[in-house]
Amino acid sequence: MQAVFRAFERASEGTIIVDRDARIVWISERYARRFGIGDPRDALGRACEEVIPNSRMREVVSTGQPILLDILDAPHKPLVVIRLPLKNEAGEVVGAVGFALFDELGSLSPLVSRFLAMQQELTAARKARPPQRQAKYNFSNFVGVSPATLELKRTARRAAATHSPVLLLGETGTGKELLAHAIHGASPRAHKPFVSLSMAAIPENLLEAELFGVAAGAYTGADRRDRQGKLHIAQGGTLFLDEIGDMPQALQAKLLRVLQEKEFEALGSNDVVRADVRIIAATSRKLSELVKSGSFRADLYYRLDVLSISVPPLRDRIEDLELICETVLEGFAEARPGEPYELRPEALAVLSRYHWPGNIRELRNVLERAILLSDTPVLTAASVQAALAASTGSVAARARQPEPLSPADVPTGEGHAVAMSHYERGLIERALAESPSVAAAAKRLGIGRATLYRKMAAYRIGRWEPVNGQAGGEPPGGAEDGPI
Ligand SMILES: Nc1ncnc2c1ncn2[C@@H]1O[C@H](COP(=O)(O)OP(=O)(O)OP(=O)(O)O)[C@@H](O)[C@H]1O
Repeated sequence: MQAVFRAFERASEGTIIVDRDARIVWISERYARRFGIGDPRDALGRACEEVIPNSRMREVVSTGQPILLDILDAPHKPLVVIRLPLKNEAGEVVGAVGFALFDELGSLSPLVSRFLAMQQELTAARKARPPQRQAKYNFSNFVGVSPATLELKRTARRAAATHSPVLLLGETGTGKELLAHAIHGASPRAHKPFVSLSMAAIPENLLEAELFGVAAGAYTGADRRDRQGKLHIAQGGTLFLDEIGDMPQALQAKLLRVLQEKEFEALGSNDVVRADVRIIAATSRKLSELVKSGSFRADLYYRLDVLSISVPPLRDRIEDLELICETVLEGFAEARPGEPYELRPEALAVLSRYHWPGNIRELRNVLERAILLSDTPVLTAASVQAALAASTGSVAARARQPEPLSPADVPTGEGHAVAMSHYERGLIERALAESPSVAAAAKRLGIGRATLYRKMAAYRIGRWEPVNGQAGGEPPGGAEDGPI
């Protein structure tokens, strides 16, 4: 056996032996030098990846399976390597041995040069690829099992298969944008761009340029180069127009032309561009009423209304609540190590009784706040009640002016947890108002600074920290941050 090993060792470009924990127990001098280690003894006892960054010896000891032929990306040039498990008489893996067989790779040069060429092509292709504007969500992200949700998904899937415009109607936070992504992703245009533009998010005077683009030198101060509009970027794909009810009248006429004639012109250009774009529009406003009041063109409304889909509010599909909560909490848990979050049945019951004016967006915020407010990963009725009380969409929150500080001022009909959260919020706001810094407020309240920041985020209390007497930074992990 030893003779076989020696023969292999002599013929190879380098040898390494690891124990069952993938720690180096022996390495040939030549091999150690290749990885920048002058004295092989310096490598002993170290994890194999510390010395050989791309080593797969750990895989061999953990699976007990050999890797008979592989290319190792080593410094200067790749090596052809062979890795074998070492077993004791009982058949247990006690370590592994690796031989670097070729370094000139002469006999394998066609294979290796193909490998290297492919690797270079892949890197170049990755670099050259423009950032893709693909749909971020699919139908499986639209969680829910209620009859209303199942029917909604059926209708949306049918819509995905057609080329007609789609109009998504529903209260804020019901998932219209998510659904637009899913429709695009299930449509024949799925491999083309998905581009969104919200009428409410862009100032009116910039919307036209955003949508249709600007020709070079169109007006003083315009770029010397063309600036592509969203319609152009979405060519071949889908353009999602959010809050379409807020679209200015002048733009409505131009959008109608896109839908009817399938063409448009960039600002300051006479060139007519063909628009091969599917429009999905959404609004949380009552479009038919906007038509009646004259602020939305009737002809555009009828063009968009070919396939209209009403997304029901959460309160009308409350059977979905448990599943949505689970999904949201799983998403939050992924972002941080530790135990998974648990929603107690009584907490779910509290959430089921709420009317959710902000729908699933509000539900996400409430769950996030409940996590911030509780010291354990278990969400109880009290923690969700407290989070609900702080919810901007909640009745309790709207009734919160001014902040009560005396127990006598706290509304009694709201239950202990809600009353306590009113009280706590007031206490924190007063301490902050009367302290020179958050740290001082925390001290005054007798709680840690991190705890105070957590509670400020949960109650959405902003605070400018004085730095050298000037306004400084916002608290870390503020309420506008993503999931904690
Ligand atoms: N059925 C669902 N399952 C899981 N998450 C959902 C569902 N519906 C909505 N969401 C989540 O709720 C949030 C709000 O959804 P979205 O932005 O799609 O709503 P919207 O109706 O477009 O709101 P707005 O009218 O205010 O623009 C997002 O984080 C989305 O991922």
